[in-house]
Amino acid sequence: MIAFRVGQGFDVHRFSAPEEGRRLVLMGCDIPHDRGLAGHSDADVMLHALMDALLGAAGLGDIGQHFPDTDPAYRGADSAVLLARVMGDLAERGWRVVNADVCLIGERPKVGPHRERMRQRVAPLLGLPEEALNVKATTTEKLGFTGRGEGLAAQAVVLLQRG
Ligand SMILES: Nc1ccn([C@@H]2O[C@H](COP(=O)(O)O)[C@@H](O)[C@H]2O)c(=O)n1
Ligand SMILES: C[C@@]1(CO)OP(=O)(O)OP(=O)(O)OC[C@H]1O
Repeated sequence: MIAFRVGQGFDVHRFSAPEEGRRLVLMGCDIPHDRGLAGHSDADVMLHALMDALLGAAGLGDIGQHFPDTDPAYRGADSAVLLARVMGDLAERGWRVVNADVCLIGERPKVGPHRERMRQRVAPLLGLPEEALNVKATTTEKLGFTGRGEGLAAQAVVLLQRG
């Protein structure tokens, strides 16, 4: 019998100070920017939202459960590697991804110039053709913490199929 499951994910990371010299990593891509996001891992807020959506659809909890931020093993972790592990967990249970839609929430950086590179980087990790992975962004019209440039948020929705 064919089964479908939908999942959603949401994550927030604050920007670190420029002098901390952190890279900005979004969808597994280095993005030129004057500051990076703070986090125990590489703080890839878009991949974190995507992983939470995948885990949610499969009924497998959330990334904090799978990759605790108290575990030194995940200090500076490459979120693309963590995503590959999540995909392995899903495959073991017979799930495949039908499509995914990831939204960055913030004023800067603009996603537009990096959208295709992000799709090319992440679609193969999901086992998807690029057209089945949508990458988008919105500002919050300068309102709130994202509007003040204090951090970035991301949302993701995925559909899984089994059978
Ligand atoms: N970080 C961002 C934010 C927005 N965009 C693009 O701009 C469009 C308009 O944004 P609004 O918040 O005014 O709706 C949006 O649809 C994106 O195409 C972006 O690339 N990066
Ligand atoms: C992947 C992890 C690993 O520490 O990354 P963090 O950088 O701590 O990011 P957060 O989204 O706060 O929590 C998820 C963690 O599991």
